[in-house]
Amino acid sequence: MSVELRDSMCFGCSPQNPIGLKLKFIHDGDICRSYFTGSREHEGWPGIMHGGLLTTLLDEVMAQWLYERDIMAMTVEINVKFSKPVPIGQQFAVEGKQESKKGRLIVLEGQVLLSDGTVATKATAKFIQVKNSI
Ligand SMILES: CCCCCCCCCCCCCCCC(=O)SCCNC(=O)CCNC(=O)[C@H](O)C(C)(C)COP(=O)(O)OP(=O)(O)OC[C@H]1O[C@@H](n2cnc3c(N)ncnc32)[C@H](O)[C@@H]1OP(=O)(O)O
Repeated sequence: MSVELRDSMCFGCSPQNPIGLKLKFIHDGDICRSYFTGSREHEGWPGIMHGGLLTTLLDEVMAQWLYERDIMAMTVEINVKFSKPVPIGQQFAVEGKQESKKGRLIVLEGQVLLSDGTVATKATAKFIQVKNSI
């Protein structure tokens, strides 16, 4: 399957996915960053961001770190540690950067930062490089 960027319906980043998160990214040196403010639709426990969605956000910034560098890679594993709740209605940052690369295996790390700088969530993910057409 060959996918053109303009046709992408990526749940995380496509501007044309009606139920997507429509994330935008800032590439700041070796970090890819996005900002997000959760609303009630993104809740797990009342008033708290759903952990699965935080995982999606982390996966997405790490994938975009790679995409920005023309590295086509798919997530094969992700480990997430939720240390502090992330409140609904307050903007937070999601960051990703490369940790290591060995052959086709690329390890990235990510974090969710609350507005006061507290690290609420940490992730490590493994990506495997694939051909440019998937
Ligand atoms: C042109 C396109 C425009 C698109 C425009 C859209 C724009 C926007 C893009 C962003 C979008 C992001 C979105 C979020 C990121 C997802 O959501 S990605 C989706 C979720 N992930 C998947 O679906 C991946 C499913 N997995 C697979 O399809 C296959 O495992 C893969 C990735 C194709 C790899 O399969 P394979 O090529 O057969 O590779 P395989 O031989 O199994 O493994 C290769 C090597 O990696 C090692 N390995 C594999 N797994 C592991 C592991 N977990 N740990 C350690 N080593 C491992 C193997 O041991 C092997 O090592 P060597 O033998 O080479 O030493």
